Amino acid sequence: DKRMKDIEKKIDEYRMKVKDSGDLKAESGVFDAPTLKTLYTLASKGIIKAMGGVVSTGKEADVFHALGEDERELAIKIYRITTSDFQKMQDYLIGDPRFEGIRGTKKDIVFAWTKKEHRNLERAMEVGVRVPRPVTSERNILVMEFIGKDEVPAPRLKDVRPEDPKGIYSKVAEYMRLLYQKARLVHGDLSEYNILLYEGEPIIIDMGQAVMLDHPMSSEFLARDIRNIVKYFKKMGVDCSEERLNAYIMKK
Ligand SMILES: N#C/C(=C\c1ccncc1)C(=O)NCc1ccccc1
Repeated sequence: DKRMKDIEKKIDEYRMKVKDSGDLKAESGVFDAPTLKTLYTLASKGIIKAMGGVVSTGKEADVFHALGEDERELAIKIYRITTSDFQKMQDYLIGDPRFEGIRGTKKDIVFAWTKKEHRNLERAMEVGVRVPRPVTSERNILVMEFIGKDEVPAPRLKDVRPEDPKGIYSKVAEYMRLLYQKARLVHGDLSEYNILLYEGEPIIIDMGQAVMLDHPMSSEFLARDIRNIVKYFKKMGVDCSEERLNAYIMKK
């Protein structure tokens, strides 16, 4: 619809405004020297006992399985320092009062971004939103609880058909409301791609781009999150609408 098109356009403009000119090279692998050094630091602190295989890969980061203290399963998210779309990151950080004044090299931006995802996960947890529990973050590496079993990650909503879509929808709607009302955060990239389904429960992941309500684009990001969620759950046969979800999230 018209309104959404305007919002999408505005977000793209906002992104294009500072986007790198060159296309991102799909360089493979994140294990450059600084990253290996950081992994070594985490291992020597006993946080990571053994690294496992790749859980998922993206433009900005790769997620690996690992074993931590007491053989606990961990997810290790490693942000690429070279190919990360740091202009987009910088763009999101600029609007965030928590990271005012962050400038400088790609490294600084990626490190601030990693710290931001860690903080956002903590804030989400504090207000009762189910996310992977963050363990620590060091430079471009975020260590968190692994959602899955025996190295097999929980599936993303886009890959499975929930048995109880209505129940999952109401849980996701409640989490969006808690993020907005209590954590003063908008996820900013919420969709069936960033919700895991584990033991019948939805788990929100990828909070790196989440913005505070006073970010200049927070209402556009919220509208897009709402659009994505309603679109998916309508397909699952849930009776929902953007207006009702918006009212539920914003209602005091
Ligand atoms: N966090 C996280 C993720 C999975 C996960 C699984 C099990 N336990 C915790 C997290 C994940 O795939 N995120 C998607 C993604 C985004 C950007 C780059 C790579 C991957």
